[in-house]
Amino acid sequence: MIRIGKGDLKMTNIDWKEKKNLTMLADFYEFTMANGYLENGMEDTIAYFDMFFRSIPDGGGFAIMAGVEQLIGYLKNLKFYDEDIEYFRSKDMFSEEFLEYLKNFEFKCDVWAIPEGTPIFPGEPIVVVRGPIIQAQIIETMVLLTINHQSLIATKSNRIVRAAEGRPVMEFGSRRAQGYEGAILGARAAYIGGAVGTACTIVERDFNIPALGTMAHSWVQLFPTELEAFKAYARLYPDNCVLLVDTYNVLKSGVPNAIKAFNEEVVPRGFRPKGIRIDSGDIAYLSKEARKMLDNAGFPDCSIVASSSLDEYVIRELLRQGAQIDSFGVGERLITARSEPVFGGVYKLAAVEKNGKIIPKIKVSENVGKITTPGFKQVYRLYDKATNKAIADVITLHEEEIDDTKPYEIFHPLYTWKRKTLTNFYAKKLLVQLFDKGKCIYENPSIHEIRDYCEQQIDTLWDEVKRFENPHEYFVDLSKPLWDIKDQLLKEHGKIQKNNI
Ligand SMILES: Nc1ncnc2c1ncn2[C@@H]1O[C@H](COP(=O)(O)OP(=O)(O)OP(=O)(O)O)[C@@H](O)[C@H]1O
Ligand SMILES: O=P(O)(O)OC[C@H]1O[C@H](OP(=O)(O)OP(=O)(O)O)[C@H](O)[C@@H]1O
Ligand SMILES: O=C(O)c1cccnc1
Repeated sequence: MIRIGKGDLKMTNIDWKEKKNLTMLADFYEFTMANGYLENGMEDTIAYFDMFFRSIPDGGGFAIMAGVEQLIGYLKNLKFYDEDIEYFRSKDMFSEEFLEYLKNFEFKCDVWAIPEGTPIFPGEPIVVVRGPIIQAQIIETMVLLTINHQSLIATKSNRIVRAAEGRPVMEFGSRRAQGYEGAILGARAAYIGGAVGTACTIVERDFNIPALGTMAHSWVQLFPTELEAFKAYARLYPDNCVLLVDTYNVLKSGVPNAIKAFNEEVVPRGFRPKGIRIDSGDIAYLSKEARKMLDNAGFPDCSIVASSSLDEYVIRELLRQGAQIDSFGVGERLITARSEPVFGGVYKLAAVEKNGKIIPKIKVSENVGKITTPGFKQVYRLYDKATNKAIADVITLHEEEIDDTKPYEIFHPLYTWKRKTLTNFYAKKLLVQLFDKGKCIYENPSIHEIRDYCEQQIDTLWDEVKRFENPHEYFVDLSKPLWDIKDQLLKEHGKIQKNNI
């Protein structure tokens, strides 16, 4: 694969992502409700919202948190402009008092989130917002949009990366992404999930994620012959030469011409050829034949890059067939998460404060999976001290401490007879505070730190959770105090949990 250019870029921080004001990117109902909260004298009511998701895309065993940096950028820039106020006024349905509130809007919420790159599981709060109801309400759409999109792509990217079994995966999808933020932030998320870089130039400029690439068919078509095209490219970039060999015929002309170009333009200049790219046909067969040809020509170190509508399933299948591929370029199926393009994160009210006291709130449903977990919460991940593997996540009340020096009993929140006492374990809080009364108190790690952290954290999951088929369902339990609150509220609403403790 090719690193474009040689410099180790410092981030130029053109920072469109930080400075952009997206305050009006909210569903209209957020504003009609916000106006109503004010009309009802509820503007000072403190509310608690949780973002959580219900199922893992592609039947996977875990997802990956991403998008926190962009969420922070959005929250830092919340502000209503005069045009926004005029727009609301023109709707003739918002009170002047509400418009005044928007004009003087100052973000006052506390926000917690699970850091980017962390494996996350259904049902646990991944973002928690506490603050005046109007504010906590109107940010719903962007909280969800930002985290849903990047978590979806980071999760998909990681599946593809794992299928590639250590071979580098390049993100090639900008041209088929859903819009420019889909491309740019999708590439960012793909990198968090383990892609080695992206074909997208702006992503290197703005995020310092390596821009990588080869050449297009147009280059080969533009020259009178394939050989001339290859030689011209090799002359220009002898140290970085990856040739696209499938424009006419991979084995009859593409690979032989690539070998000629390497011999005539790369080796004499004192370099080794980097690779060839195969972008169509039976990639397993073609790669095996190409490998033999390159080896016989004295280029065993010349890589074979494959692309063409790849995803984790095709990659796994290619490797099963013994394909001789050293790295993958993956576009449309990664950047659009084509096989399951929705990360169904939701934002639900979990509590309100009355006279300084937290009153937990629940949303009941006939569908057990849709019943929310009430209260102001924290999430702990419990790790086995002997193996450093993650055993379970436990959702607790926010102020609850898990004392990992003492035995701790975990139990299934529905099938409560399923229980286990942990002894040799340590506990880590997952939710970290991003904003304190509207002030950002969190420093974003660098994108490279996030990517490394992601890899490290995935290492703490058992292989059973990571397998593609019927992965083991990782435990997400409730602490006893939290379970009691949920049970109590369910009883009040005429529902009972499966088993009383
Ligand atoms: N050996 C293989 N086993 C399984 N899938 C493969 C194999 N080789 C290629 N594929 C996949 O099969 C699909 C073939 O797509 P398609 O029908 O567009 O063929 P193509 O050769 O890329 O065509 P085109 O010449 O039009 O680009 C792609 O998703 C590709 O990744
Ligand atoms: O298939 P994807 O996973 O989306 O990977 C990206 C695709 O984009 C390019 O094709 P395109 O036909 O757009 O341009 P090209 O002329 O460079 O091949 C490239 O050759 C890949 O086939
Ligand atoms: O550089 C490449 O090879 C590339 C870039 C975008 C899409 N497909 C391939």
